[in-house]
This record gives sequence, structure tokens and C-alpha cells, in this order.
Amino acid sequence: MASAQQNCIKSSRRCGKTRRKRIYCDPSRPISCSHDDSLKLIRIWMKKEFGFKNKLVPAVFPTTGRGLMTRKSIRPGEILVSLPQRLLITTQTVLDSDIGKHIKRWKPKLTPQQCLTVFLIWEKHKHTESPWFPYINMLPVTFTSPGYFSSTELSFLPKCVRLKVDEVLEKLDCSYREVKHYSKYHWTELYDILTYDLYIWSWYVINSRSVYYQSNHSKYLSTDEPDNIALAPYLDLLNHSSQANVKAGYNAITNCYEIITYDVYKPYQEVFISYGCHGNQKLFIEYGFYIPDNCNDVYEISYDDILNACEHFSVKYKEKKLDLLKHHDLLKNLVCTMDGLSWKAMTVFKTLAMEWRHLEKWSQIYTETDIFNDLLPIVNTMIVFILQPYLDDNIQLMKQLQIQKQQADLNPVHVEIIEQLLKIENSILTKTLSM
Ligand SMILES: C[S@@+](CC[C@H](N)C(=O)[O-])C[C@H]1O[C@@H](n2cnc3c(N)ncnc32)[C@H](O)[C@@H]1O
Repeated sequence: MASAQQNCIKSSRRCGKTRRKRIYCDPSRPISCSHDDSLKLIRIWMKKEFGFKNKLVPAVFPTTGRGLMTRKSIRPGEILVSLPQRLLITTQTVLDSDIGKHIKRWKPKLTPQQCLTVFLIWEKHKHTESPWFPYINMLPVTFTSPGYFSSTELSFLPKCVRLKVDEVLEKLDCSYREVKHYSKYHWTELYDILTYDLYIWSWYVINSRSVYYQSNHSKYLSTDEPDNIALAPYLDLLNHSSQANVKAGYNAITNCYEIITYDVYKPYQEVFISYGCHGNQKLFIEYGFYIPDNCNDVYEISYDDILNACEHFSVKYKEKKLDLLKHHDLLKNLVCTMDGLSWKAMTVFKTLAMEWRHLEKWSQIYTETDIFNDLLPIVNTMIVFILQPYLDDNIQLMKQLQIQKQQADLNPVHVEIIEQLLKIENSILTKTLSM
């Protein structure tokens, strides 16, 4: 086994013994993956089979884990990765493969994500016989996504995250049962190898590593979901930063999937892309991680909670107000952040608090920032009514988690994620309640 010292990135080829020792002691340095056989194999395979060359190399970073690092400076406008189209795994790749005949016969038709999930399971089973073995071999064997949390662990998540997770896991379970059921009667080789564990592994690979790639919709696949995902080997080693400024897409001239960065990187820095403007709830649910100080974190107020508040406070002209708000598209994405209620949410609560005389000049809400501020005390009462129970709930969950983590068999990585999600939500709720 390679020692930690051997694995360290050296900042200069000429560095002597003392320098190497210092680098070894520095926990903020990335650790080179040059001794990882699976990563060596994928690079050799991509170069030999596809002529793929790249200036980014895999490394393990202290805060983000395995990712890609540049050895040279990168300037804005540079191409980070240019992946030949033949290296993408799209639904067309699946339909053209030896299992295409099964996919084309499937009833009811598979969604694009199910299609890719089944393909990955099948190719993984083929092991070294699969042309994709070098890629599948370097994929993580487990994830920290909700499907990998025990039911006890899930019960400690903030309520609104738990509700969203329940929905996703229900969908995942349903998708598995559909595939298992169909394969039992029409594709027994798949049925024999298919387990729920294998299915969720494959599902999360597709969910957390796919790039946006618009395929021509095949008549063999369900149109319930758009066909716009593809696996992009090697490129999918890039981690997420909400600050990353990149452009990604297929270049029809070069026939490559390209990522261009508009950021500056120094040698030996981790290079990032952005998976989207996601808060930590979404990052956890879709990708199984969170980032500290995420500027996209929000707490979303549900429509049901708005209706409950209307009921509790016997809001006057309720139907008229809700119609008005709906008409102006103000009843969706009602959030609060570390800056308090969003303008949209504030507008909804001000409207609910209005008397008829206010409603008559309602449209001024768009032009005058401080208008209707005489309604703020009522708005605050409604906010406390809605948000305080969630904050109290989270404080209880946090207390119970501290006790349970000493006793129960909880995964420490999962516990850390749960604690962070609770803390983030508590900060937003506390800040909003104190405004
Ligand atoms: C497309 S992969 C990126 C490469 C991945 N780290 C690997 O080792 O293969 C996406 C996964 O990387 C991890 N990830 C991405 N960005 C991260 C970040 N900023 N911090 C921590 N983990 C991150 C999450 O586990 C996510 O599901």
C-alpha cells in the first residue's frame, strides 16, 4: 500500500526532503490519486480507445473528496474537458447495445433514467467483459444520498426535507418494482441479478453524475420524462461549487461534449463546475452532500401552511386574496433566507393581512418598497404561527440526535449531514423570526 507521503502532490519536482515532509504534514493539501489503479486504468483506456487527453488529474481534496485538479494555470475561456461524443453513455448507446432488444420490447416503456439504470446494472454484471469496465470500475461503491440512510437516520431530518425524501424514495421504490416485475417474465437474466441495492446504486450513479445532453426522443422510451441525461466518464469527476462559472454542452463542430470555465485557477487547485443554483436540501436529496455557507440555501414555506394560517387567523376576503395572488403567480416558491422573507413571501403575507382599503391600492406593492408596512405586526404574527413549530421541532430533533448518536448504530457521515441540514434550517428560521 502506498504511504501518505508517496501520495502527496509535490509543488515542485526539485523539492527536497524537508519540503516533502512539510507537504506531508499539511492537511489542506490534495492527495494525488496517481496510485489508484482504477483511475490509472480509465485514463489509459480513454487515451488508447478514444484519443482522450486532459490537463486535469484526479486527486482527493480535504473538504470535497475525490475531484479533478489542474497542474497548470487555467485562464477564463479555457476548455476544461472535451469529451468525444462516443464516450458519452446516452439512451441511444443503450438502444444500440446488446440489451437494446430488451429495452425496445419493454412494456410499459422505460423512462430514460430507468433505461440508463438498467444498462449500468447489466454492464456492471458483465465486469471485465463490458466495454465500459474501466469506467464502471472507478465509480463509487456507495453514496451518502437519502436512499442509503436508515429509517432511523431519515427520521432526524428536518420535516420538510423528510417529506421530499419520502417522495423521492417512493418513486425510486416504484421504479425498482416495475423493472423487477417486468424482467421476471421477459428477461430472466436481469431478474436473477437484480436486487434493490444494485438498483439504487445504479440509480444514484445516473442521478448524481449525469450531464445535460438532449437526445432525440426514441419511440421506444416513455415520454413521461425528457430524454436529456447522459453519463460522461471522467468529466463526472468534477465536483460542484456554487461559485463556479462554466458553460457546458455538446459542440457539433468538434463532436465533443465540452466544458468551458470562466474562472481562474492556479496550478494544483481543484477545478469545479456548477451543478446548478442549488441549496443544500437539493444537493443532499439529489447528490448526497452539502456545502458550507451555501448562498442558495432557503426555507420554503408550503402552500398548506399558508392555508392553515388563513384558517387560524380567519383571514378576511380569503378567496379573493388567494385568487389575486395566484393570478400574479405569487403563490409558488415562497421562501425565506438568511435575509428573512423573500419579497414574494412578504407580499403574500402583507396581502393576507390587508383590509379592503389596502386591497384597493394593492398594485402599488410592485412599485413602493415600504408600502403597507403598517401591516408588519400582523405579518409577524402569521410568520411566527407558521415557522416557530418547525424551529421547535428541529431543536427537539437535534437534542434527540445528540442522545441517539451515542447509543444507536448511526452512520457518522449521515449524522454530520443531518446535523448540518438542521443547523442551516434553524439559522434561517431563527433569523427570519427575529426580523
Ligand atoms: C459528479 S460526482 C463528482 C465526483 C465524485 N466526487 C467522485 O469521487 O467520483 C458528484 C458527487 O461528488 C460529490 N461532490 C460533488 N461536489 C462536492 C462538494 N463541493 N463537496 C463535497 N462533495 C461533493 C457528491 O458526492 C456528488 O454526488
